Amino acid sequence: MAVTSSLPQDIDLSIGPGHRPADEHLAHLKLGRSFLAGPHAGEDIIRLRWYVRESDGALVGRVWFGPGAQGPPGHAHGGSMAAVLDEALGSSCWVAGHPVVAAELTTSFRAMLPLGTVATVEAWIEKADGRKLYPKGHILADDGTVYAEASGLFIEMTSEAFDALADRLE
Ligand SMILES: CCCCCCCC/C=C\CCCCCCCC(=O)SCCNC(=O)CCNC(=O)[C@H](O)C(C)(C)COP(=O)(O)OP(=O)(O)OC[C@H]1O[C@@H](n2cnc3c(N)ncnc32)[C@H](O)[C@@H]1OP(=O)(O)O
Repeated sequence: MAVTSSLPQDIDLSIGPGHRPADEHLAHLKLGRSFLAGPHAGEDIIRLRWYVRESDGALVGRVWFGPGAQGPPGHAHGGSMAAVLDEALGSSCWVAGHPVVAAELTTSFRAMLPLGTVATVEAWIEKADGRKLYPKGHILADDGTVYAEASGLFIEMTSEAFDALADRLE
């Protein structure tokens, strides 16, 4: 998947050692399209790249909020941060082997995120109860400032149900 080739040279979404790209675990990237992380993602809105942290299997992202993500002047729209957290929480389940969709998402906005920032997203499964997965996550500045945090309920689907969705696209 040529996710990286669509990124401008001047936005560095790389991450330190101890992480591997998450693309092979994420169905929406395998399909070649995604609202946020795919090669067709908006040029100046949001760029992101997902990784798996090898020490604990958590989902980690490096994300850039561009001018098209503006909410308050010069800062990220809450919906853009909620969208990133939606995908992060869902993807934390996918990389752990649970194909899910979102049922509920609660987001708290803690600090304004200046446009042009490359931030870190982390998400993990807090609790699991049958088909119900309860992931949590946050968007952090490099100095540890929490811009936003989220918790959610995600429901595990059968892989047949996802295959049926994908088949309808063909
Ligand atoms: C090989 C190809 C594969 C292709 C795959 C491509 C897709 C890749 C996707 C993702 C990649 C990762 C990135 C994540 C992206 C972010 C995730 C999103 O934004 S997903 C879009 C937004 N979400 C929706 O559009 C869901 C719409 N809702 C539904 O479809 C259904 O309501 C669904 C599936 C959530 C549940 O329907 P039911 O019929 O399967 O199951 P029921 O029986 O209703 O619920 C199961 C349990 O969950 C509770 N529940 C369900 N929804 C609830 C809710 N909203 N609030 C509270 N509880 C809820 C129920 O009360 C029930 O609980 P009890 O078992 O009785 O204890």
